[in-house]
Parts: sequence; C-alpha cells; structure tokens
Amino acid sequence: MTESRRLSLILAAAVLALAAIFAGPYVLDTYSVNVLTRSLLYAAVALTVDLLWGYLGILTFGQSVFFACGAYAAGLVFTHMDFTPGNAALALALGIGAAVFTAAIVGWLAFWHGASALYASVITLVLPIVATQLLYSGGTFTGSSSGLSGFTSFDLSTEAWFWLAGSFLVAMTTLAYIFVQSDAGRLLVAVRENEQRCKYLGLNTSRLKIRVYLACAVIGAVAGYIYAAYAMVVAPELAGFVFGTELVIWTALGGRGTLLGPVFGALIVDYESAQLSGNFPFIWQLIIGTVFVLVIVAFPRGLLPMVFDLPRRLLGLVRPRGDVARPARVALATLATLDAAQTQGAEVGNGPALAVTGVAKRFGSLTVLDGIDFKARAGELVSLVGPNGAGKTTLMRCIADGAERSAGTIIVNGHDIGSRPPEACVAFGVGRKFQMANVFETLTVAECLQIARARHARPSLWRRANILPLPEAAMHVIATTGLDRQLSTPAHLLSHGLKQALELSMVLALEPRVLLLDEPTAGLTKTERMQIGAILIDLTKKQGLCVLLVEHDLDFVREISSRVIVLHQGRIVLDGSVEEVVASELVKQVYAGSGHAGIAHETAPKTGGQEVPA
Ligand SMILES: Nc1ncnc2c1ncn2[C@@H]1O[C@H](COP(=O)(O)OP(=O)(O)OP(=O)(O)O)[C@@H](O)[C@H]1O
Repeated sequence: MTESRRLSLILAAAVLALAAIFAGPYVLDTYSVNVLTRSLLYAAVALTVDLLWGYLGILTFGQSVFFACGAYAAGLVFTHMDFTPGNAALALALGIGAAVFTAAIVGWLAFWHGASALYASVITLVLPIVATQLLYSGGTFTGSSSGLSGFTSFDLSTEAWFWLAGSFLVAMTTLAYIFVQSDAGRLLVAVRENEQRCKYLGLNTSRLKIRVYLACAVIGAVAGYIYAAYAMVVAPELAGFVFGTELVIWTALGGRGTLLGPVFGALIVDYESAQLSGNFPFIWQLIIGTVFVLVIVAFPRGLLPMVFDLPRRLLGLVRPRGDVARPARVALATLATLDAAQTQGAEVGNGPALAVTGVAKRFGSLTVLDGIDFKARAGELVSLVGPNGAGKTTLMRCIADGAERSAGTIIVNGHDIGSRPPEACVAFGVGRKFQMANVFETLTVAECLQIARARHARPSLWRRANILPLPEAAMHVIATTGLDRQLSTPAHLLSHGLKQALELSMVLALEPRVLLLDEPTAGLTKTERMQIGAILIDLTKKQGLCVLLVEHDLDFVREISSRVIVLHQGRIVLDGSVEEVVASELVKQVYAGSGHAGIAHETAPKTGGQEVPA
C-alpha cells in the first residue's frame, strides 16, 4: 500500500467516525448523550495511557492529574473570575500550562538519568495522591473535598457538547494512529523493547519519553477543560488514584498497544458503569472487577485483538502474533560516501582514534580494571584477549559509556567522553556491538536498521519512509550475509548468525569511527566466522575504522588483527604485534593459568610493534 493511500484510508475512517458522532444525538436518548459526552473525554485520556503504556512501555497511574489540571483551571477561573471569552482562553492556557509544568517535573524525575520503569510507575502512583491532597487542602479556593460547582460556562446545547467531545476524541485518535504508524512511532516500540540498544544507537530515550509524556499531558488537560466547561462541576476525585487506575484498567481491557481498544474500553465500561451504578448500586463495581479479571485471564492482550483474531481463529488461519513476515515497506539504498568525520561531528585529525589513559573500574572493593593505558588509530584492528574475567567486556563498557569507569580518561576522535552517557559517546564516533546479539526482537530487519539510522535522519512524525539509505559498510554486511533478502522478517526469527550480522550492520549504520566488538563470532559456524573476519578486515583496511575486538578464538585473532592487547586480572600484560603475542611465554602462562600473581604485577611492554602517534 502506498503512503498516500494509507493516510487516505486513515482519514476516511476518521470521517466515518465523525459522521457517527454527528448522528449520535439523533439516535440516542438524552441520558445516553449526557453520559457518553463524559465517556468520550475519558476515552481521550485512556488514549494517552495507551500511548505511554502500550507503545512506550511506561505503566502510568497518574494521567488523571493532567485531566484535573484542565478541569480545575476551568473551574477556578470560572468560579473566581467572570466567565468571558478572554477568561475562557486564559483558563485553557492555564490548564495546559499546569499540565506541561507538572509533566515536565514528573518526566524529569521519572525518565531522566536512566531511572527504571518501575521507578517511573511508582512516581506516577504518587502523583495523584499528592495532587488530591493539594486540592483537599485548598480550602474555599479549590472547594476542598466538595470541589467547585455552579460556575458559569459556555452556553452550548447537550448535543453540541457531545459533538465537541466526540470530535476531540476522533481528532486525537487519528493523530495518535498516524503517529504510532510513522517512523517516529516505531521509535516508541524500540524504546519499549530494548531501551539499552536505543541508547547505544545514539538515541536520547529520556528526551523521547519526556516529549511523549508532555504531549499526553496536554491531551489530558484539554479533555479535562472540556469536561469542566460541560459538566460545570469539578471534584478532587478527577485527579485521584482511583480514576488513574480506572484508565489503566480500561486500557488493559480494550487491548493495550491498539489505540482503538482503550478508546472502546473507556467508552463501554464508563457508559455501562453509569447504567449499572443506577440499577445495581451496591454490586456494579464487583461486576466490573469480575469482568476485568476474567478478560485479563482469558485474553491477556485485551478484547479488541481477540475480536479481530476471532474470524481467523474460527477459520483456523490464525498464526502466533509476530511470527508473520510482514511485507517489506522499505528498500535499501547505499548512502553516498560521506565525510564520516563531518557526519559524526568528530574531527579525526592526526591523533589516535582512541586514547585510554589510567582507566580503572572498581565494584566496591573489587578492582576489575587498573591503570589501563593504550592508544589505537584509524585503520587498526586491535584484539583484546585474556582469560575469562580478565576485564575485557568491562573495558568495552567503559569506552562506550562515560559513567562506567571509576578513574582515568578516554578520548575518542579527540573528544574526552568525560562522564557522558552512551548516546553522547555514539555522537563522538563510538559504535558498540554487544556479546549477545542485541537487536529489537519484534521489529523486522528493515525496522531495526531504520531505528539505527534515526539519529542521522530524523524520523517523520506522520510518514513512513520507503527508502532507507545506509552507509556502504552496513550495506556490505547486509549483502554478504543475505540479510537483504530478509528485510521483512521479525528479528526474533533470524538465526543466531544473522542476528549477529544484523546487530553489526545496525552499529555500522551509525557510521562509527571506533567500533567495539564483543565476541562477534561467538556461536557462529566456521563459514560465518570467515565472513565476519573478511568484513572486519574490509572495515579497517578500506573504510579506515578503528576496531577493538574482544575475542576468545585465538586463531581468528591471529588471522585478522593488526595488534593484540592481552588483559589479565584487570591489567594489560602485553601490547604488541600478533607475532610477539604468539611467541610470548607470558601469554602462554596466562592462558595456562600459572604464575598469575607474578604476571599481574609484571611491567607490561609499552605499545608494541604498532607505535601510535600521540
Ligand atoms: N556489575 C558487576 N558487579 C561486580 N562484579 C562485576 C560486575 N561486572 C563484572 N564484574 C566482574 O568483573 C570481572 C571482569 O568481568 P568481565 O565481564 O569484564 O570479564 P571478561 O574478560 O569480559 O570475561 P569473559 O571473557 O568471560 O566475558 C569479573 O570478575 C566479573 O565477575
């Protein structure tokens, strides 16, 4: 399907939904129109819970607070000031402003500095409790526990309020739908799937989360404002934990990660709750609770995916989700050869690509790295070898993340990485491939590569690109390993070797100048190992990359390395040419496991055959 056809279909569905909203007051009784006006606004807030939880993986209980920001802004301004068009606009601005301010503080606390998902959820749990207490303690200003009522508002008919609330919901759902299907929307899924990989692809995931959180706060505030202007009553419960949790329940019932599921979940449950609370005042909450438990147990993905799967399930056509090769939406193209230094913002100059000085790493009293000094230049393939536990992976981590080391300096392409996070190190030209293939398991090969290019080409908020330009080095790996024939295959269906190749091409898509590879051949067949070896030689000799390779296969190391560094008990015991290392008695002793104490304290020869200019 072409991009314009896809967007036309979404817009056509939105027009149909608007027509249904318009017809609503003509086919529903006044009571239902009244109740549904509220439900439509609640559904808009449930939509934001789905964006945050279903797509970004942030379980949030505090969206009610943003709804209350908009509602109370209207209630307070209309109560304490005259209702005029100017004051109505002021109230809307105040509501949005309060929501943005609150979301910025909560977002910074919850998502900055690598806070865990659980920590973020706990903060969103505390938020409604604090907000409710503030409203209770506001005295006559906020109306305390009774809230505010009886204020003047817009003079609109019941039907007009229904149309306004419905149009707002349709507009927000359409925009959200276009967004989650866009290239930028894929980023949300990537962050949910594997935030660590995103950071090492140079993406600022904290900033992305805060931006989405702010946008969701604004939607919630506008919904709250419309609600207060329509209902002409606000109460602390609007900001409460119960409402915040109901939004999560509606999202789970409808089907998180579907957008439409939470919208229908909110509409149906809130409307039915209004009916049941009248007919069965004492047991309606019990009924809702029982239905919730039954649905979650029987259909963990929620009701909407179950409804969509039903016909195919009945016809025996259903296949497990994610196991289907989706049609390839994107074609690869080789990026015109770039001035890599310019694209990385990294001046390579004549200095070493990588300079490590006095690096140490301690875990409490355990010293894992101590006094590590070496330099490596562009076009050099330096292998890092040593027995298990020598500190090789730890050293890789220290080079790729400034916050990792306990002491020392690391300069990449002339830039001191200081204590900067992985995404900043990527900007200086570092690319890290992990020991275990670290990709986005549910995304397709093409989508994984697109995410890897996101920091170079800002993804569109509403479109999906159909051409993906990749640097020559990444294209070379893709073509050599046959990944180009698997572009539409979800990554978790790839063989181990292809996953390793995919991760390598993702890292190369970053156009790194210093490539860190942690056992890239682990678990590969001999043929695959040879392929990777040829690729690495090509990357260093032809593309001029500085490659630091951790490897246990010494034959492989011997075949491809320009230089070898031997680590033992956290210290460099030898730094020299392949021949020097092969002939070294010291290295034989290290690998034989004898004389370790002596070796660890022996003075290492200075930079060997490959002297690096300072
Ligand atoms: N988070 C941590 N907390 C405490 N000790 C750690 C931590 N991470 C690593 N270590 C210790 O640091 C030492 C070096 O580990 P590292 O993984 O860097 O070794 P390695 O040379 O890469 O080993 P291998 O070849 O087995 O991967 C080990 O003794 C390990 O137990």
